[in-house]
Formats: sequence, C-alpha cells, structure tokens
Amino acid sequence: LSTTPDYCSSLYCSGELLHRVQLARIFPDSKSFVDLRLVRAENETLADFSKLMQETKHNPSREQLARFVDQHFLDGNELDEWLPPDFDPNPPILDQIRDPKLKQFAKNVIGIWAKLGRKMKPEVTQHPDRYSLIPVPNGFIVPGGRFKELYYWDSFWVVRGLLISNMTQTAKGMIENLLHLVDKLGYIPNGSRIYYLGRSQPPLLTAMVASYFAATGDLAWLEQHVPTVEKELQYWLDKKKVTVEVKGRNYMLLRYLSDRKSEGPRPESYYEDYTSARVLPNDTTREDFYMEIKSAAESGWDFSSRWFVTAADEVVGNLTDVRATRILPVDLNAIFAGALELAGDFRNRLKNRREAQKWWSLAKYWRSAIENVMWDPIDGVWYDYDIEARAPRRHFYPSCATPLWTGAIEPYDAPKYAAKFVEYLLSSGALDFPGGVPASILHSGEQWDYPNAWPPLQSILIGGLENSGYEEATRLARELAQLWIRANYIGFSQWKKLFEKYSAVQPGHQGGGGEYGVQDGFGWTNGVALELLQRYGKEMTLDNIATPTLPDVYQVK
Ligand SMILES: OC[C@H]1O[C@H](O[C@H]2O[C@H](CO)[C@@H](O)[C@H](O)[C@H]2O)[C@H](O)[C@@H](O)[C@@H]1O
Repeated sequence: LSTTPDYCSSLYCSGELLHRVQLARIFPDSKSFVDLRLVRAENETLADFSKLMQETKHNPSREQLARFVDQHFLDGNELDEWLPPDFDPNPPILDQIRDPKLKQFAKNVIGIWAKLGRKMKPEVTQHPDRYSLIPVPNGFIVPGGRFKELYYWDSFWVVRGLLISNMTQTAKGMIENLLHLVDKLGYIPNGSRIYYLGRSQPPLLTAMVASYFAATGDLAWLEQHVPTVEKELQYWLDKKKVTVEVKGRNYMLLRYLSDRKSEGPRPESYYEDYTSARVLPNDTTREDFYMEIKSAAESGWDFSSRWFVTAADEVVGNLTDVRATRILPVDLNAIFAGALELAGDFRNRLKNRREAQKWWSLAKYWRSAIENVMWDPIDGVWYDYDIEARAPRRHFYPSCATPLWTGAIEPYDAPKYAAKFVEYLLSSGALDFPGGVPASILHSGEQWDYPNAWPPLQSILIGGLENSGYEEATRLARELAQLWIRANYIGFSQWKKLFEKYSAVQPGHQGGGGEYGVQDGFGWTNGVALELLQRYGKEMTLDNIATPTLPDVYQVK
C-alpha cells in the first residue's frame, strides 16, 4: 500500500485494455472485470495486450478479448471467509427485545455477521500490484453480494451494529482499517479498491471513533488515533470547501468533488458511463461528465435526482444532467459539522483545551452556515443549495433530517426546528408509504429515488427525530422505526434475506432501479435493524404496527 498513489493510474482504471474489455461486455456487470486479479505483472500483461492488438490490426473480436482475459486474469478470490473471533450468536441485546418474533429476527440478523466476515489473503500484501483490492490489516464485514470489499459510509452502520452485537474487537478492527487508509492515503476512498481512489464517501469516520469510544471508554486508543481523525477532517477542508455568497454574506461549506486526476469513466461502471457520455459533444464535456458522476458517487447517493440540473429546470433528468459539484448537500455539511464538534470533544477529553476550542469554534461556524444557507424557515426544512442557480433545491429527501441527526444545530434551538420539521414531514407525502420512507418522491428510475427506501436514510431520519427531544418528533420516530422493522421482518420471513434497499410501496420487497441488481447481505441493513431494535425493542411488537394506507396514485398495479 505504501506505493499506492492517491488516485489510480493502473490498468484497472484507464487505458486501452480496460476500454476494450469493458466495451466488449464480456461480463454483464462492469465491476466483475476490475475485481479480477492479474496472473502476471502489469507490464507483462500490457505487453501481451499490445501483441494481441498488433496481431488483430487493432480490432480484436469479443472472443479474442474474452480469451485474453481468461489467460491473463483470475477470479480475485483475494479474501478468505472469516468468522470474527468475538462473534456471539446470543449477545445481551436479545434480552432487551420483548416480542419473541422480533427477538428471533434479531438473532437471525446477528447470525448474518458470521457470513459477511472477510480477511485479506496474505498474497494481496505480497503482490499488491496484481490486485485491485487495497490491503487493510484487519478482518472486516463486507456489505454483501457484488460489494465484496470495505465501503466507507456503509461501515458506520456496520460498526454500530457490531457494537450492539457485543463485537467490540471487530468494530475496532474495522475502524482501524479506515484509520490505516487515512494514514497511507490522506483520506478514505469510496471503497477499498484502487478504482475507487480519488473519491471518498460521507465523512463518518469521526462518528465511528466516537461510537467506539462511547462503548469502551478507551482513552489511550482515542489519544493514539485523534491525529488521524483530524487529518481526515483536514482533507475535507482542503479539497472540498467552497465559498458561497448568500444575502450579501459569504459562507464556507463543503460539496462532493472527485479528484480531477482520476479521468475517464468509473472503472467499475465503465460501460455504463462511456455509453451515457456518447451523446456529449466533445472530450471536454465528456471529462466533465465523468468527474460529475464520480463526485455524485462520493455522496453515496449514486444516483439520484438530488444531483440533476436540467436545462428546462425539470425535476427528473438523466445521468448527463448530473451536476453534483455545484450542489451544497445538507447531509455532507451536517455530518461534517457534527464531526468538527466531536473532534473538539475528543481534544477536550485529552485535556488539549486549545485544540478543543479550535474545533468547537469551527463547528459553531459550520452550524451557522448551515442555518443561513440551508434552513428554510417558511417550509420548515433544510434544503440542498445550488451555488450556480443561487437557490435552494426545494424537494423532499430524507437527508434533510441530517442536521438533527448529527446535532448540527444549536441544542437550545432543537425543539423549535423539530416542531416545524415535523409539520413539513407530515405534509410532504413522504411518510405515506407502508414499506419505509423513500429516498424521494420523484420517480427518476435511479436507485436513490422513489420508490426505494434505504436503511441508512431510515436511520438518519428516525435518529434525527429522536434526537430532537420534541415529543411529536419522537412519537413519529417510533412509528417509522416500527414500520421499518416490520418491512425488514416481512422480507426476511419470505426470502430469508436482508436487502441493500427496499421498496417503500411493497413492504419487505427488494428495491430496484439504477445500474446493478439489488444485493443482499447486507451490512448496513443489519446495522440499522439492530440499532432500531436496541432503541425501541422494549416496547415494539409486530402486532401494534399500523400500516399507512397508500395514496391511490402510488398503488402498485
Ligand atoms: O458499482 C456502482 C456503484 O456502487 C457503489 O454504490 C452503492 O453501493 C455502496 C455499497 O453498499 C454504497 O456505499 C453506495 O451508497 C451505493 O450507491 C459504489 O459506492 C459506487 O461508487 C459505485 O459506482
């Protein structure tokens, strides 16, 4: 890893070989090819490919390319299945769950940790140049399905679920893997593959460290890792900060922005990006498109109407309308404001008062920027802000609850915000679905839009309402938690699976849309289910869950 640059320059990320193989559609999922390992060194593979190109007069057939791949690449198989040593099928959390069916469900969810554990094979560290996988020192939990590596923001809900399951060592190992990546690269890539270099994901490392510290009180561990935590915060400040002028005042906020050095289509979705870009007029617009797409992927919301800016100001566009870099996202900034406050808390615990003050005042600044740029006092909600249009993006997305979730508001203001926010939510139509709160109420065909309901978004919305301390909000939080657990339970009873995303319209059914089939496992789904069962399991029963009646317009035919 010491030789890994901060963006990817190998054959896994660019060049003729990648281009030819991905466009030949040898694999139905573009990610399959870039997950293969090399049989021989990269330069030898490229030399053989040059020979093939010469022999075929630069026009190899699909069969010739397939044969080349077969001879020069192997199924990665770079991870061993790993039973986390602290796995306990019956942790104490189960005693806190009243309903016997839900208790059994929680036990099943916990059992899945044993199936999702992976550890790097020693060969990966010995020959890192033959793999797209980035080595990390400890065993970890993968999301599941095609996602067989570590993902940054997924890890937040996985770590929380592990802590609830009493798997403190595994949680610690996962966080230390992420810290290791910051030490080596200066930031955490989207996932632990070199093709994800140059883009990150929502900055939840500080919150993970806080969760681990809250669970263990391990001050020596905190002291050891605080500099790395701060290094990551500095990366976001250095690379993604932008100044925006609103009502005559300048504010500094963050946006998602992938590294310009990472050119071309996303390697793991090469065919999809390359074909989307075909309609664009020239290389410059195509490069801009690739950069916007990677920046949107950095948000974790890949893809969503959240990032569409259409010429005719239509709500729903297509992927060439993605303009993520001009949008200031509520969730990113609220997560960052929360992280700044936590960094101050860490320094305070370590008695570094001056350092603590520095982070706390930056956190206060960020909270006030969020309030001034994103809070809409009339609608009673936080909106993403479009820097170029100099206007808020007035649509419902569950990310609007993130300031309440991360405490990115002044504590004394929480009930005031929450009262208005609850009114907004109730009138938005977003709570009218029996299978959970959808990612939006806009039907774009993208996976982070209606009708998909995502586990992390339920966690943010429910957690935000709960944190506000406002009675009506906490009541709503409880109802939404019941609805979500019911949907998870129905799905598990029928398919014995937990999905990456669900349908908000048909409780327990898998979600759809986007560029790959739905995956199961699933890391963050397990984590969120356990979080809600821990918080509400004492009173929650499957019998007292009222199902909202779906408005006619959304009925499934
Ligand atoms: O291969 C397409 C995209 O897949 C990932 O995104 C989705 O899965 C991740 C793992 O669960 C999740 O973190 C993300 O929010 C999902 O949208 C990947 O992160 C993308 O970069 C990739 O292009």
